[in-house]
Amino acid sequence: MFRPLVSRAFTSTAPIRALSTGVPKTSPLWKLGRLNHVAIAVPDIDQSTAFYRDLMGAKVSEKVPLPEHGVYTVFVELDNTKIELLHPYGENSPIQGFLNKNKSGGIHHICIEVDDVTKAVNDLMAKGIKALNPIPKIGAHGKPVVFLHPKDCHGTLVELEQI
Ligand SMILES: CC[C@H](C(=O)O)C(=O)SCCNC(=O)CCNC(=O)[C@H](O)C(C)(C)COP(=O)(O)OP(=O)(O)OC[C@H]1O[C@@H](n2cnc3c(N)ncnc32)[C@H](O)[C@@H]1OP(=O)(O)O
Ligand SMILES: [Co+2]
Repeated sequence: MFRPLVSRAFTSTAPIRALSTGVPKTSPLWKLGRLNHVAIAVPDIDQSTAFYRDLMGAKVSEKVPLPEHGVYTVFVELDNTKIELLHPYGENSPIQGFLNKNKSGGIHHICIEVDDVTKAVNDLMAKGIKALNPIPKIGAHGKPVVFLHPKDCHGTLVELEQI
């Protein structure tokens, strides 16, 4: 006897699993804030700065060398966040490897503000997330920052900056 080919979904009696309510399971000890910046590694930071300033009409910062981080940075001001243009500074830049793999550049990391970066990184390390610098360093804005390994953040290098 020919049985209509009906997808099991219509015949299954299993209860439709309720979508997770999305209630955060983060620790009440610290809190995520705004997106502070999206960082783009660029092969030519002067050209990229000119693009955002001259073609896009954005306000841009001076090019600032951060030897302790092995980068030059330029911040592009947007209404609700910033773009951080990054170019290697010196021999051991942590972003040289990224540019070797991505010759035209690309999105390198995101930076999220937190109210307490030490509590955040200790809590996340206790949950098995690898911090690239467990001890916060002072970042481009003169605030403590930590970086979380992209392999533990579902493919994105995440920077946390204490506001
Ligand atoms: C702090 C000043 C300023 C600020 O905003 O205040 C800055 O943001 S400075 C930014 C520059 N500093 C950093 O990025 C510090 C943290 N970064 C690192 O330590 C490295 O970049 C690291 C460890 C994330 C990657 O180093 P490296 O490229 O040498 O590692 P691998 O090539 O072995 O990569 C391992 C694995 O990770 C993937 N990967 C690498 N970089 C990224 C990335 N930016 N986003 C996503 N995934 C990344 C890479 O593809 C490898 O994956 P696999 O599948 O194993 O191939
Ligand atoms: Co950054």
